[in-house]
Amino acid sequence: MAGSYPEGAPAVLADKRQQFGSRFLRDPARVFHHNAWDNVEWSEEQAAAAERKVQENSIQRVCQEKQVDYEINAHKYWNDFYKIHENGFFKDRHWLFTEFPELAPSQNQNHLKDWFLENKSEVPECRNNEDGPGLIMEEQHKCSSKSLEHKTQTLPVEENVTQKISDLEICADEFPGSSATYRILEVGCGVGNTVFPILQTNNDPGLFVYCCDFSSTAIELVQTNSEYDPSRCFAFVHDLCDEEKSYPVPKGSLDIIILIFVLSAIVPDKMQKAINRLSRLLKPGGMMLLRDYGRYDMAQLRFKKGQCLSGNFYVRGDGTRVYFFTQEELDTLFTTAGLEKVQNLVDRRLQVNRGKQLTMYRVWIQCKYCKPLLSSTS
Ligand SMILES: C[S@@+](CC[C@H](N)C(=O)[O-])C[C@H]1O[C@@H](n2cnc3c(N)ncnc32)[C@H](O)[C@@H]1O
Repeated sequence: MAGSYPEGAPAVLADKRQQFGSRFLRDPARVFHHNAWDNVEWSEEQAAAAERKVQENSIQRVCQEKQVDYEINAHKYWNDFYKIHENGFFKDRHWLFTEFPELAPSQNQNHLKDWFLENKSEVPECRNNEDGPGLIMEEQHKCSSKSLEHKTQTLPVEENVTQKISDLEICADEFPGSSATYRILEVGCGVGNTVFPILQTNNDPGLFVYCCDFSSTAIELVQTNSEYDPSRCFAFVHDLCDEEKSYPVPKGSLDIIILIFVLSAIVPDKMQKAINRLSRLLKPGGMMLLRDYGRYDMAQLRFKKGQCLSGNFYVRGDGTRVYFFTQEELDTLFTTAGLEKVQNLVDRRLQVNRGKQLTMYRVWIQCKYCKPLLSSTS
């Protein structure tokens, strides 16, 4: 199972994935022969140097007044970001379906294979850069300035009955996509670079996709996109840290929740509650999928003194913030929310700018956590 690979191991070898996980740098002299290398091993010296860099850039913290401003006005900073970049910033990511086949489970595998073959010719090898907001994000927005192994838990009878009654009440309500049979929610969807590929690729007539972001500018861009189809999709403004506001779907109604480079954008002390609330929305057997920044990613090492908010949490020049996770931290967040690990891997990639002869070490973490079939936290 992919999830049981230790940190740094070539997890992708266990997958069918070929596009991104198969180019290994065995001869350092060939580093500039390709745009990217997979599963790069870090030497002890490299890891120690990264740690030193982080210590240096974390010494001086942003003052309290500014920290409060970044928190209160977080959505405004992202609105400004999207006003400048509209939908030209984060690229569409069709790699999603090799990494997260759960997003289109009923797709005929051959159809997907054909799809990738067709699209491969259009996509040069630098497509690897799309694995994260990546190259551009790491420049701190300079341009602007498996099969699941479900475990059954037994609930006390009384709790079980109460749960069933509340489920019935919820089911009675009409909500967008209430008649759907497969529901996906993307949180922090930005301008829809994940949502639109899902709608294009997953032709299941029972599919309904929800997507939210606290940037009203981003949501407007989703809603006005010519591919936005309200009969298959519902985009709404929502702050995942807002404890007062509920999501427009009942508890236990979602099959998949996907978080792509969004958890890292929120203040660390609000992460657990945000994940707990999302976890309640999952059906038993439902999955939470995440891809986000890993500790010592190049983007973290590039921060200058004075941009650190708290440990491993930074503010970019445009006021947007970013946290760099370890696998263990993410495991704690998800398991505390009552979910079980299916996958938690680190993707270390060496990206190369051949023109400028630059090497960039990227670190991303990818997780899949599943809600047990009977959960005491639902
Ligand atoms: C790095 S971008 C990623 C966007 C999108 N997931 C993608 O991969 O293209 C982070 C996104 O998270 C959104 N975001 C940040 N904090 C949020 C919050 N508290 N609630 C909802 N969305 C948030 C931002 O507006 C932004 O669209």
